[in-house]
Formats: sequence, C-alpha cells, structure tokens
Amino acid sequence: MAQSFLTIQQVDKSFTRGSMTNEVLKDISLDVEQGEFISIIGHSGCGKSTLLNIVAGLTRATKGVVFLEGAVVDEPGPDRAVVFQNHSLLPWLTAYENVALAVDKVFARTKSKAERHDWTMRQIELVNMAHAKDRRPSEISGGMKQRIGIARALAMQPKVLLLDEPFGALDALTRTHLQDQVMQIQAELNNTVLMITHDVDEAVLLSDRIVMMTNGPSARIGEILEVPLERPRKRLELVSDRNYIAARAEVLKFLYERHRFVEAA
Ligand SMILES: Nc1ncnc2c1ncn2[C@@H]1O[C@H](COP(=O)(O)OP(=O)(O)OP(=O)(O)O)[C@@H](O)[C@H]1O
Repeated sequence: MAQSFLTIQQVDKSFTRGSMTNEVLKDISLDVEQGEFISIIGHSGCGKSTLLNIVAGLTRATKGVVFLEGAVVDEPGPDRAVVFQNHSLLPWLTAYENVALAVDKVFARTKSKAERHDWTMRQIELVNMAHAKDRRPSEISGGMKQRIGIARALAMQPKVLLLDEPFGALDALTRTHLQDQVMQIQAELNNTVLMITHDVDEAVLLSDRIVMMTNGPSARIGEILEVPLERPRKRLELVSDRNYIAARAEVLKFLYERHRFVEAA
C-alpha cells in the first residue's frame, strides 16, 4: 500500500514521574497528504501540543511511529518547522536577521550569499513585513512578531509546517488578518500544515480536514471532519454558506456535546 506523505501510526504517549504515569495519547493514527491543511482541535490538556511535538521530533512517542516521506521521524529537523503561540525570535536580532539566520542554517551550502539574501527578503515580503525588516522584536507588535515567526518557518522550506496555536495570543482583528495571510501563502506554496487551534471558526476556515480529539487522559482521535469548502475561501461569503455553518456545528457538537470538558474535581 502506498504510504502517505506524513503518517502518524498508532502513537501512544505517556509521561512518567516517579511511580506516577500520565497516559496522554492513545493509539493516534493519521495519514496526511502533501499540501493538506489539517487542524487539530480538542479541549485544553488533551495532548495536542504533545502530538505536534512528536511530529516535530521534540518528544519521543512511547509507542508507535511517525513517518515523513517514508523516513522515521526521531529528532527535530529543518524539514519540520514549528511556529509556537508566543514568538521565539531572538531579541537582539532584527526581523530580517532572525529570518536570515534560519536561511543561512539551511541553505549555507546550496545558495550563494546573494541568493540567501533574496530568499530571506522573499519570505519577509510574503508576510508583508518588508517595511519593518530592520526593527527588533521589541519594536514591533505581537502580530508582526508572529508574521516574522511564520516567515522564518517558511524560509526553511519545510516539508511540514507545524503551527501550535499560532494566533492564540493575538487580538481578534490581527488574528483575522493573519489567518487570511496564511490562506494566501498556503494557496501560493501548497504547504503541508498541521495546526493546533482552539478556535472553531479558524479551524473551519483554514482546514481541509479537522481532527477532533477526545478528552484526556488517553486522548484519541474522536472524529475527523472533511471541510467541503472550495478554495479560495472568503470569510464574509462563508458566514452564510450552508456547508460552512454545518461544518462549524459539527465541530461545536463534538466539543460541547459529545466530548464536553469536565474540570477535574
Ligand atoms: N514534558 C512533560 N512532562 C510531563 N507531562 C507533560 C509534559 N508535556 C505535557 N505533559 C502533560 O500532557 C498532557 C497534555 O499536554 P499538552 O500540552 O499536550 O495538551 P494540549 O492539548 O496541547 O493543551 P492546551 O490546549 O492547554 O495547550 C497534560 O496533562 C500535560 O500536563
């Protein structure tokens, strides 16, 4: 059988401290095709970041395996770029230098200095940040920092882009703006994306499929919803689109009826 671009195969993850074992993920399997945009949604603490970290190679699965283009993932690598909720830019470097650092690391041998500069600028332009390229992180807004974080991730030309609530810390308007930008970039570059979100509208708007996780401990994939919406997608038109409304309702029902979050006593 042909293997998918990215395969998560029967992954379990538990964390052990002393005699206590916390079984976080149980039997997670997912096949992702090249160019797919997948959102992972589930209540707080169910193990979404843990799953993303396993794909990133930052955390080892207790059982099971992840394959990327047929190769086992067992360590971090530039073929999987991660963008976290809070930017992780180096404060003493400008926006340009933060992106250039990643470019130099990945393309030191394959691109000339001039090519690396052009490539860095291209990524900065993709996220509309050319005007602020010489500013340091402390001199730009949260949304701008996230844009540079995304540019830095894209600059590595990763096979998979891993987004861990990339817009979670932003105000609603900035968030809307960045979601549109990510959709545009996705249309242009056809990246394969795994994105964690808590935002149902964001998941429906951006994704080809939404992976809904059950509550932990031993969280599993409860359901996977295909989002039957043509691209390009326009948020204002979608508001009254029957498929959009139905997809949104499906995710909300999963989260708030079938797998309601019950705070531990
Ligand atoms: N390094 C670690 N050591 C021990 N336990 C951990 C570790 N990382 C995560 N956990 C535990 O695993 C569980 C899942 O955490 P995780 O951050 O993956 O959930 P999440 O779904 O991403 O949560 P949120 O939506 O709140 O960000 C939690 O109980 C957490 O305490």
